[in-house]
Amino acid sequence: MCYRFADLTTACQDDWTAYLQHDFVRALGAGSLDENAFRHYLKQDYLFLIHFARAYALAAYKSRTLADLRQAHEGLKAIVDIELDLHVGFCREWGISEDDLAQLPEARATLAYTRYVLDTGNRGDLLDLHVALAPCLVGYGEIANWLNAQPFTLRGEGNPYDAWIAMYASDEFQAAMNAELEWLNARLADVTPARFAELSTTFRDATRLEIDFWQMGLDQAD
Ligand SMILES: Cc1ncc(CN)c(N)n1
Repeated sequence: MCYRFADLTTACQDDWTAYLQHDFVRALGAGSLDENAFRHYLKQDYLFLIHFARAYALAAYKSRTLADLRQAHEGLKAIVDIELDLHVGFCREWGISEDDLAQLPEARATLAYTRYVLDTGNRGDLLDLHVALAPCLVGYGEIANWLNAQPFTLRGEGNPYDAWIAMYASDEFQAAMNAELEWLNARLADVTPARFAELSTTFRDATRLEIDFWQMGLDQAD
């Protein structure tokens, strides 16, 4: 059996769909999301992105080949140079200063997801780590594409969240997503069914933690 990334999403289809099409995502697309929920999400996502940059640094540390090192470097660059830069700018526009960001308390959903990924990477190998990271990079790219295809999505100035959708639909982010998909497809092609079952569990867990992250934003939970 020659596995591919799509087999990971198929193995947890209900969770994957619940993540991509969460109420938070739908409200972002329609421009109807509660602004305080978005602010809460932005703050926690700042903390999330810092830990995810650390996870890509861990992927670099665990890389044994130049190709793997380059892939980890691409992921780190996508987070630090694209997302975090834009994110700090979004936060400023939404009234959250860099000083505020530096003093944020971490919500339980942020703590659970980020530490799960770091722990998976620490105890497993490079493929375990990339599979735990995949719902993040691939999921947000797919969410932007899904939103762009929905009739309820409002693009342009009428939607206060348009810049957020544009970031994940951007050529740069989509290129990072496609590079990750290519890397995963190449590595998944020769895993055994038993190994695939292990990786599917990791992917499903990380996807569920993404669902919890959206819900944390919607509920403004700490
Ligand atoms: C929680 C979460 N997941 C994914 C992404 C996209 N890197 C993000 N910014 N935040």
